[in-house]
Amino acid sequence: MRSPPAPRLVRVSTPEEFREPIPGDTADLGSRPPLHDACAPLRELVGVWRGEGEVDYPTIDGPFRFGQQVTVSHDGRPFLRHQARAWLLDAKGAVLRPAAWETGFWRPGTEGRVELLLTHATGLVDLFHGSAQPGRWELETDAVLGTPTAKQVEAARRTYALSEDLLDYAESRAMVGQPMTPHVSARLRRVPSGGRQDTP
Ligand code: HEM
Repeated sequence: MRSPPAPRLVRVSTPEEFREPIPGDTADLGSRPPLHDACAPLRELVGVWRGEGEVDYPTIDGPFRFGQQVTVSHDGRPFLRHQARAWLLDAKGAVLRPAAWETGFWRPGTEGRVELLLTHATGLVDLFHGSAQPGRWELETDAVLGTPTAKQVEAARRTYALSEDLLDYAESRAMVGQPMTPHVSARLRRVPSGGRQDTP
């Protein structure tokens, strides 16, 4: 049997060569490329959002305050990229430590449906589907998968509601033996001029 051809190695040494040879994504609707028409039901989510929320659950010693930044960007194709990092705050608002980190994609569906795939640093993957109405997105999980070391999570519901430049969201989860119960809620504010992300 013939062996596959050896991969051609690309030499990368200067900062210019480290750049990916394709345009990066942008969280700024004013910059190019234009948003794909299929993303119209998700258009208002594109941007950088920063704010504060509260986390609690029957099994934890909460409630706790947290801060969060969410970036929703696109590269002109019919999906959005979603990245969110959170940090715990003390009662006075000082940063205590990093908290939840999730990354994924929003995908427009048909007839006002949307899909959201999220990977969590804690070994969990959510497959959400739901509805998109102007300024409101309601999602629930079709499936939650976990690695062998992840905590047990059965299902989740997440709602985003936009009012002017404020994005409120709330999430409930059925996990660690509890029924569907609120876990986090937050109010995020649009950060002006989101701009281009990782790559040029
Ligand atoms: C802004 C988002 C979130 C914040 C700030 C947050 C914060 C917390 C905190 C502070 C705890 C208590 C334990 C600890 O200190 O780590 C906790 C527990 C937990 N969270 Fe979250 N969380 C967030 C989102 C999520 C998401 C998206 C999931 C699932 C994908 C999740 C699943 C869990 C689980 C399974 C526990 C453990 C409960 C237990 O064992 O009693 N959390 N979370």
